[in-house]
Amino acid sequence: MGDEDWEAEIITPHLSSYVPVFEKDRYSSGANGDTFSRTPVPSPEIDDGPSRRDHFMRSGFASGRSLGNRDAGESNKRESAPTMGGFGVGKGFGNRGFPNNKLEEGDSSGFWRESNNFGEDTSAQSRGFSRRGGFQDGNDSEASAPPRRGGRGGFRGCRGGFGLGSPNSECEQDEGTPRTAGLFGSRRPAFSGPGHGDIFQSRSGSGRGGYKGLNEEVVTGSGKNSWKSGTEGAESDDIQGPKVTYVPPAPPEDEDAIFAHYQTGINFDKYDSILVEVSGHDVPPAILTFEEANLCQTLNNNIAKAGYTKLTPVQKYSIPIILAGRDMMACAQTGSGKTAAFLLPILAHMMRDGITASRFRELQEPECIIVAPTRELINQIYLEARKFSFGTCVRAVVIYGGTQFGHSVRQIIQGCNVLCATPGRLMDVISKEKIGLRQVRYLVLDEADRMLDMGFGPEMKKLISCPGMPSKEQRQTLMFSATFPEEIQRMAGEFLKLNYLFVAVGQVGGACTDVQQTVLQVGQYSKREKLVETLRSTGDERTMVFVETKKKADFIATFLCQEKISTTSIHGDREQREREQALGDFRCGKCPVLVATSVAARGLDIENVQHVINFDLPSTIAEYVHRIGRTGRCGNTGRAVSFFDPESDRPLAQPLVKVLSDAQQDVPPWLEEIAFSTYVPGFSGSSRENVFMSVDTRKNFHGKSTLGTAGFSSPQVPNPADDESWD
Ligand SMILES: Nc1ncnc2c1ncn2[C@@H]1O[C@H](COP(=O)(O)OP(=O)(O)OP(=O)(O)O)[C@@H](O)[C@H]1O
Repeated sequence: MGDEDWEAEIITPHLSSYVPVFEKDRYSSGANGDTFSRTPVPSPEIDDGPSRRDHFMRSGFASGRSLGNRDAGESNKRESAPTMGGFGVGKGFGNRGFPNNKLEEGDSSGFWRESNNFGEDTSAQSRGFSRRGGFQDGNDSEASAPPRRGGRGGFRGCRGGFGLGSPNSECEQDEGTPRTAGLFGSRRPAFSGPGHGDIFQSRSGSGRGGYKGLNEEVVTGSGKNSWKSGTEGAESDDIQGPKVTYVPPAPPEDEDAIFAHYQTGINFDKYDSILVEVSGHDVPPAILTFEEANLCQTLNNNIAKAGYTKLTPVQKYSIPIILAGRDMMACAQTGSGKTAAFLLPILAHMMRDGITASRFRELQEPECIIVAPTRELINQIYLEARKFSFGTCVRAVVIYGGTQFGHSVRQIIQGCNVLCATPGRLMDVISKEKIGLRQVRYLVLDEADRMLDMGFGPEMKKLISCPGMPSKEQRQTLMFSATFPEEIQRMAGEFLKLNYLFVAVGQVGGACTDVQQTVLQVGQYSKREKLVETLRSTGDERTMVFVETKKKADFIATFLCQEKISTTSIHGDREQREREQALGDFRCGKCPVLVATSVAARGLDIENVQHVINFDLPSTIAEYVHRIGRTGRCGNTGRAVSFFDPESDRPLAQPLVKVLSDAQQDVPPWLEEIAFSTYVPGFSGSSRENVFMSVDTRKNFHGKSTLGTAGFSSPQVPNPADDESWD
């Protein structure tokens, strides 16, 4: 089937009746001890073959067997089917078969409404039966509950087939309001034809309300109570909808695992020459060494065990600012150590203030709340918090969507000083009175621009107006990201004290200069061929391939497996267990290629990712910066290759040229030409996405800044009375 046929397949609706079935996979060990093949297996006769790759290949796709028209009942008799890395998570194979060894993508367009790329829907419970087949997790204590709201019955893989014709079907997006492209809008239509697979419909009259932002954590609301409503219903008991039963495995407890880290790269020392600008008044001087931070011995030990010997620029500036009790917004390039920049001073404060050890209690009152937009990222932050608080009485806890609510509660009630949470789950535990906010002294928004955009912004506003939440004067609010569009900076003021400091490390919104960026002009029908060619030329390098939609992620992952490239996928339609398995397989190198939607664009810190491929370019330049930042981290070098399709990517040409040239990368003449032809006077990113503000937005008015390199703190700028109006 040629590319054009493939596209035709995408836009042609098919009724799905094929249900993939699964078999135990002796190669992979599941998180909960149960092991499953991550591929749909057409029949028990197909052998596993000698290698994992072969296994992938033989599992249905390379076998030459038609998988179509499989009886759903057969699937039902089989074992649970929780994982299927890289393949269509049950949404594309219905009623089709795979003649000629070729995969056809059948997304059942028109039935299952795929979100656009900026609308990753990850709320498992919000999807009803479309996501949750008739299996039970090994740890599923609740799975036998009767189906609710459309039921959990049915079968994995039937996503496409259900929901037809019913506007209230669970197969429709379970959201009260249309998703948006976040603050910035999108160059792609919010509602588009099925060819892009990014249409969605809001449920009208479902009463759950909610919204969906860029790429994570659907938040739904029951509308019962203005501050509670945001997520109630997402995973609470009092709402309709299938329960999420996944209990993530506990992370390893041994010290070696806790402190495992990768090496800083050859460019780590070059960080010292990056220009840093701090704006605001009374800027505490930067520190040059960990010793200057005067942290307690246990923290210093943990820093040493983590392999940190030298501060990164954002740490040099942020640590003293946070230790001085100031609010701040910090913008520093991807992979430059922002997580430790906020964790270390917060933990130091907690230790200094003599925090009381957590005790078992039904209602916990953490001193610190950290929120991040994706489940995998918040988990990563939690692991960092656990590492740095090792051997102290500070207890960090992580809770996130897609996991059993009871599990989150069990984690919390054992004690909680630092709560790491995704917004939906956080609001849920607050509304269930498992978390009280009275003791909150530190509120951290990681990926803050994302946390404040139209996707999560309303939820964050609810959080700060929850009963008990100390006012901004009484708490310390910290925001971190590699991108800070101007409009978001303005909005952030609501959360921060007036005298907050803005730390800009290098170019705000700029790409990491350790990533070698290449942009290739590739039309959509040539992309797959180019992808295979690129991957073959890079051998076994760990590569993240970003695509625009969830269904395309599955499709491309399957396609690559067909091409004998061991691949898995991560996106918001996958069960949380599958997502974690996919990430684990990628991290350990079992699957060196990870196809992902924007859900994996931010924050993920994975060792040895040498290569990022933008199979589809994102709709915003900020997203581009975050995506390519999955490589070239912590002084290591990396490469990013982007397929620019002039048909659809023109609006990105101008900001792309700017990002490339700011990072001293070659700008292809054809790209410059396109950028020139789409020239917008006064451009600085896009009219609504000015990620290139080189300074604190307040500075345009009255702010003062302190400029220095990461190696030296410049003298403080005096605080003239006539410049006081902003603080
Ligand atoms: N001072 C340091 N010395 C050595 N390694 C460090 C130091 N600070 C951070 N790291 C390591 O660098 C890596 C990247 O850090 P981190 O994930 O905090 O980056 P980030 O700036 O938050 O990136 P992103 O913008 O993508 O979220 C991590 O593996 C972290 O452990």
